[in-house]
Amino acid sequence: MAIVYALWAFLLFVVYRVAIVVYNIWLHPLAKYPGPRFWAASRLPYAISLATGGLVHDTWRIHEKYGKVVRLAPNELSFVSKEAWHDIYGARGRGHQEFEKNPAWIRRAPNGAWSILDSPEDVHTRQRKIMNYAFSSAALKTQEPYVQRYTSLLIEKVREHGVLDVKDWYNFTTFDITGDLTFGKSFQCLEKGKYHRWVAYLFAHLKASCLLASITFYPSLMGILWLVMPKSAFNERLYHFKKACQWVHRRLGTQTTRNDFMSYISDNNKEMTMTMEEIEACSGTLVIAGSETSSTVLTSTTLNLLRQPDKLEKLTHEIRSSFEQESDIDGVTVKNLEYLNAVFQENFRFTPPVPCSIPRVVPPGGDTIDSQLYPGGTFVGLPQLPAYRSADHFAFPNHFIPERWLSPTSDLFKHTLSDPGFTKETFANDDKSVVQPFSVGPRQCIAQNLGQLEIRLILTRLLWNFDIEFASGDEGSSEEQKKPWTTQKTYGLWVKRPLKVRFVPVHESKHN
Ligand code: HEM
Repeated sequence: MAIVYALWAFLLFVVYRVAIVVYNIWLHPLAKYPGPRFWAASRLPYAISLATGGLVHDTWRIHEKYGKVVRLAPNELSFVSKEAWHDIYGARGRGHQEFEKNPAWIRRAPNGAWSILDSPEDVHTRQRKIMNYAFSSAALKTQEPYVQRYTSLLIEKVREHGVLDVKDWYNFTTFDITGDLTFGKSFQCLEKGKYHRWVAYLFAHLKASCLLASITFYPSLMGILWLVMPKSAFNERLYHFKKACQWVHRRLGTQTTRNDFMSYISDNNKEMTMTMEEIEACSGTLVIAGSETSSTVLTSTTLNLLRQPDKLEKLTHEIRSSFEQESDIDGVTVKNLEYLNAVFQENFRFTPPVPCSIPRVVPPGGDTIDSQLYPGGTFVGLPQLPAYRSADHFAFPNHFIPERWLSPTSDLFKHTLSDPGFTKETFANDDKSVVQPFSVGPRQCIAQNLGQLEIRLILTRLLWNFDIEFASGDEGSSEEQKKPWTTQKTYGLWVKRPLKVRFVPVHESKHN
């Protein structure tokens, strides 16, 4: 008898699942949007793609095949138009609520507080008001010496070693900078030539956090996960958070004239607009958001330039002919390097540091995106890589061509050997405003000026001091390391391959 009941239960379950699949594919309010049937039928293909590091590539492939608005899961759509940037992430004013962050992706810090990256709208507005002080133009001026100091240390280390894996050494530099600005102490990654345990944890758990997000879609599996998860994983997370709290308290308890993130936050938080728990929760976010992104830009730019030596030569020439001496390279002068700016703009387009979409939810009652109405509760987002590689937006989308960002009347608007032929008209219809590496709206990157300062100063000073090439032979970059950037997996962020580079010191005569 028990077997008969079990069979009936199984049959009912199968019928129920089939009914859901039929509903999702043909009757769901999003049924009219294009995309692969499998993905429309259930959340499973999306979850597997996310958990195996392929979501950005799959999304890109799906957009290429099905168009500007595609369905990635029963209740999820992906957009690549510039209008979608504004409608999903922007502040739309009267009559529109914020598209809140997708709950599958956010969680409170271990102390129960929200960090700025995840906080609901009202908490976010309060936190952002205080944190904005740390990223004003006045604050930026006081932060430049930190960037310069750690860049000098990087250069010293490059001279010492000659060949370096820049993937690691750019990480060491940016984590040391943000660590110092947040906690009042460097992680000493550059000095010691290795990752601090606190920093290493972040990279080790990138994959785990995507696995967690993919399992969030299946609440029943969540319970099993907590049961099988080794205790050490919980302990490590706790160690990580406790350490950040200790450092915040030590920094805030120190009398000092330093101008760092914490001094701006505490000087402007006399009425405790931000609670101490929120400051603790935001401290880790500042280091993570502020380090990995900048170092990824530097690594991908280095790779893209090494893969097209004619572009590298053009940039190196600009840098070495623009300054009398290294000390002239500062936050103001680097802004004037026309080709450098074009290289970074093209790098943001070609290999965006945040390649995937940052998922949001259409508010209750529904709202429009690109003039179309979508039901409340729909998960939506704009993935940067597919948007920037679309032939609808750019001529030669899969070529790295910094010149597209220059005025056709510029002396630098000339093609080099590695380019497909182009004329003054070729890029006239490029939809440049679709490229928003720092996102848009009230939650756009709070520190984009600091990020820009870091990448410009570090690359400019390196190319002032060194000729660079792929390391080879025993020291070297294997063919694997010379592959296009987009052959790497993504777990929210890029899982970067090592990139071994040989740095050859430049003789004085090469300047000017
Ligand atoms: C080239 C470098 C950088 C890029 C491409 C970048 C990109 C981004 C993006 C796309 C967001 C939006 C995230 C979201 O909506 O969830 C963001 C937010 C944020 N970024 Fe950056 N970022 C960079 C550098 C930095 C630096 C240097 C810092 C600080 C030291 C920083 C701190 C933050 C913070 C705190 C947020 C959250 C802002 C909020 O929610 O109000 N970023 N960044």
